[in-house]
Amino acid sequence: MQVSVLQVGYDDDEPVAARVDRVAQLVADQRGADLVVLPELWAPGGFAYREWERRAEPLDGPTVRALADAARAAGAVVHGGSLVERTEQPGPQGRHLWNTSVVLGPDGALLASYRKVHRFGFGAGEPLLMEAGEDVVVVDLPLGPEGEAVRTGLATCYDVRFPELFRRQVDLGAELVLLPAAWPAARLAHWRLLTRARAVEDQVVLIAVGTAGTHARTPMAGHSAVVSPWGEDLAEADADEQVLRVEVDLGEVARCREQFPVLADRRL
Ligand SMILES: NC(=O)CCC(=O)C(=O)O
Repeated sequence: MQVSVLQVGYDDDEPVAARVDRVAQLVADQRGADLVVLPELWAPGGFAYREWERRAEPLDGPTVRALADAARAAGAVVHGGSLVERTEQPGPQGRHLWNTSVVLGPDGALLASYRKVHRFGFGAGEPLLMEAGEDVVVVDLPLGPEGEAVRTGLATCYDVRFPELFRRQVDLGAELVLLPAAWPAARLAHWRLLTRARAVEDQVVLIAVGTAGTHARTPMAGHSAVVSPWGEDLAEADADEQVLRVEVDLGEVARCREQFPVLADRRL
């Protein structure tokens, strides 16, 4: 499987509509990739809390429409990262906003969405403004050598600190996990450690995609990575905007689980 990791960089000066056009073109340029993965909240701004209400949109809004066109142009499955989703109906806490990631097929159809379960912000940001997702999402994506289904878990950024979510995905059959993020440079050491730990303990291929640049006075870590089930880096970005093209052998998941059957030793 050929994967394009798009580590998007942005600052406060770039208008959102211009960023959506720019990133959609970057996605469309990824012909030859089977899977393209974008970061968390790359259009509204991962830490731009004050702008989220104004920049929220439904799942059939302009950002997802632009990504659907780009998926068709690239002929690839596109994990569009996440957006601030606005719903008509409020959630249990009476709010209308969610941190929702979307996956589109090569024909532009919406294959899956995932609402971030663990909200980041310690009382501010996400917990104050957004609802929490309730569902663990594992979806079949046509990413095998002949387009066969690959069980793929979806998680977002802060979720990486909660290993039970990923273990539940493994119980639901996940072999590949996609983790868009907007991770600050201040905690780069945590990012590197936790992403490798999740790949090793769950024996999955983990594709972790962060952002670059500085927005809302928060420098971003970058360092997107594709990690094998053995915990090896198949690729790692630096701190700047970057596109990584990586060949991933998903057969390594079954080989790893057979050669080192640690998951079979669990005591429940
Ligand atoms: N956007 C996020 O979820 C940030 C998470 C983070 O900064 C951390 O876990 O540390």
